[in-house]
Amino acid sequence: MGQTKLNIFFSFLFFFLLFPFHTFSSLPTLQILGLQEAQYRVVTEIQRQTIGLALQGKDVLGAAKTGSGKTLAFIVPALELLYRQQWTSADGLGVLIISPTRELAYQTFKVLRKVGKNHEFSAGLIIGGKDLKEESERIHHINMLICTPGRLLQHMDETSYFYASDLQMLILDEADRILDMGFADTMNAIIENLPKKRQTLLFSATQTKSVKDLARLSLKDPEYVWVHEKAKFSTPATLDQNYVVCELQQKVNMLYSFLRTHLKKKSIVFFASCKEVQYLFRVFCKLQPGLPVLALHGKQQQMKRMEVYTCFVRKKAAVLFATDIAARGLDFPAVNWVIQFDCPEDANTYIHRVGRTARYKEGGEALLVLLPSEEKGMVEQLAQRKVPISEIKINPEKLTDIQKRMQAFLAQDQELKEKAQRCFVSYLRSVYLMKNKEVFDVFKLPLAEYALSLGLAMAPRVRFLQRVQKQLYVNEAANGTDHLEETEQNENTLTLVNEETVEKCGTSFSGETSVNKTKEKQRRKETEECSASSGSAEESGESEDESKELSGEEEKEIHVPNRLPNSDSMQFFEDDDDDDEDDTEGLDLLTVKQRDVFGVAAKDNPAPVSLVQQWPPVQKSNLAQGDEEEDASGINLDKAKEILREEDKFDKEEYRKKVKEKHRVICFSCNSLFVASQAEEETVAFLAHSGSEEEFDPSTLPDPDKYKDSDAEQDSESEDSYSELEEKTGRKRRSYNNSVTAEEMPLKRRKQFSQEEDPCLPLDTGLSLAEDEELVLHLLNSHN
Ligand SMILES: Nc1ncnc2c1ncn2[C@@H]1O[C@H](COP(=O)(O)OP(=O)(O)OP(=O)(O)O)[C@@H](O)[C@H]1O
Repeated sequence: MGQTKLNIFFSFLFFFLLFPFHTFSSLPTLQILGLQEAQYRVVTEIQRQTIGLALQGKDVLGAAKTGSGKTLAFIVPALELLYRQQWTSADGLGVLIISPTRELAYQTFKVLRKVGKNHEFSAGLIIGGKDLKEESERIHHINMLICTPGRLLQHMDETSYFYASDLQMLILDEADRILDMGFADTMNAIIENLPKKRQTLLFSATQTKSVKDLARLSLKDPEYVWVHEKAKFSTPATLDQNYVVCELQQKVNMLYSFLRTHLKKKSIVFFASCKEVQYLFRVFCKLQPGLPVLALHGKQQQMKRMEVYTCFVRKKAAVLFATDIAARGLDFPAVNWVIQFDCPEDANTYIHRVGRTARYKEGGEALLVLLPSEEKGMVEQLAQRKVPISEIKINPEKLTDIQKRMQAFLAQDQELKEKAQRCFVSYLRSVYLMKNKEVFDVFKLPLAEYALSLGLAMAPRVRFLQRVQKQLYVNEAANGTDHLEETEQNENTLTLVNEETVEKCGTSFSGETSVNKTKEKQRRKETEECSASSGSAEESGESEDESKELSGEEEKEIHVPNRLPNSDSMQFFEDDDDDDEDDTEGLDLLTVKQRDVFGVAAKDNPAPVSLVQQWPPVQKSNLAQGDEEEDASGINLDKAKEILREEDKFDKEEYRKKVKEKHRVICFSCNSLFVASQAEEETVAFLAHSGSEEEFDPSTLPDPDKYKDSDAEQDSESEDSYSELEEKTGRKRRSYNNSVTAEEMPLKRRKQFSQEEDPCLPLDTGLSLAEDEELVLHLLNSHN
């Protein structure tokens, strides 16, 4: 055996010294087959420059633009290394790949299974969530492990069987992101546990100082391969990049108008916070823009995230609303547009976000939406990072105003209104937390107008901002500076609403006045698909902490006198029928763009002001509060009655929520069993036995954190019907084909169900008899 290994090693050495690495067909191994079947033939530049070096046993720090093929640049040498050493399962862990996010780890696992299908090694995906003990029992069989840092360190600390002492190769993918996410200490601890004599490869599209520090720590005499170091631009040449300057209160209209004119495209829209994604996803589903809408964010259960991920991969035309969890490394095929609805934290984040399009020789377009206050700082940063971006203007005539429709939705749906309020607060918080204060200034934001643009009649009070302002005020008073006046003014923008500006905002755009029925029907059909595909997750309520946060942040709303345009004002605006369906209509936007005649500015687009209705209907707390605030003497009987009526409504709502909560608890007990059984599923694959890609069910990926504390997802699950639950369970069962313990799992699950769900046991709901009856009726209805 030793002699064979030596022979293989020398033949490789000879081969790579003689031939530079240009095509995969020069690989003298089984890998060629896997690569060819996966349609990989010609190497990319980063692959050409790094695979040869890695095969010579060198440490490599590789950087190249997004979508340039870095994944294969480390998977190919990893497989080759184990192959030429004739690695077997008895040899234990040979290759360790660390990824910053679960999605990216899963994606890498998929590529490994595809390319390495002719090899005999076992590969494992460890991204947290499973029972540590069970994982521990399997982990020592794994030859190639793909993992996220936290869980890996836990195994290193707690799993006695886990040996990394023979590790041959360590790979750090998106190394800067690993560090950005606060894993620096974890990484140091992991590296300390690894043998010194090993090969290390480190890859990222952006190089930061911290990556260089990590490289100094973990790499030995590395070869630096920075493929595009001298390139004129740091983003792909096939990517067309533009930005628009847009007032905060017009951004939602702009997004809707954009989607309506790009119905046949696949787009990703990046937002600053989960709650923005949650709210706008729900609203856009209701608005039925005419293409499927999906949402991906960190508050979803891992299973849901994977479902959405797979669904978006398969879609030809769709829009994905996402947070930055989708910004790194994810390889969605054929994405036409990346829209950055909220300004990215910095140029690096910008580069990774736009990198979701224009991948591997494909074209793509990117649109960055900037507030006037963000423009200067961000554009300068991008120029410094060699990002070629130009300004375009929005054509106000092509904008559709959806504010009234959103207001109507919120008037009918209290839950949606709460989501809107959370969206409002969380956006402000995200801006406040941004480090670069030259770009992000929360005190410059037009809060009342922004609230209106989300469909809210009142700007929720944002306590953290008020605290900050107070603090500023105190500090400045102490310093005796002249800024008191300014601060006072700012405070006014936070707490009071300038009627004039609201007027302007409320009448800047009109709603659609008529909608062609056939087109509307078509739109509905297409959007229904979106609800079916991702609605279940999003239909969920918020997690407890969110609700608390809301009550904390928004216990009091500021009344915003809303003014809506009268019908006269509507004629100034375009009926969105005109640009329905036909994607070529989008050209109008594009040609307009080329002619540089976009341009949205409320100031430039005055509309007649007319107050036609008060919206939305009064709310319990506001009336009562308003009453308190007015500090009027005597009792206003009419008002008191009104308040009582509202309170009654409120109490009913509370009761409904209580029943719903009980329902959720019961369903959750079923779901946790289901989820727990999912968590037991195998994420280990013997590469040689890997079937088609489809055989691996992404929904098997566990997520312990979420099902411990995410009410949102529990809710979403609770809305699934029982039959759907069964169907899912069946689906999982089929997916055991690849797993090591294929037979065990269903048995285990059945056992759990039978133990924990004895239908004969009375269920103590903690409610009164009447409440119980109502609950049963509710359950029966939802079951039907
Ligand atoms: N040699 C090749 N031939 C054909 N396609 C390739 C080749 N290498 C990579 N690709 C394809 O290019 C796309 C981008 O590859 P990959 O995801 O590895 O890029 P990346 O550089 O890691 O991007 P990011 O920086 O965004 O993570 C993938 O769809 C992949 O299948």
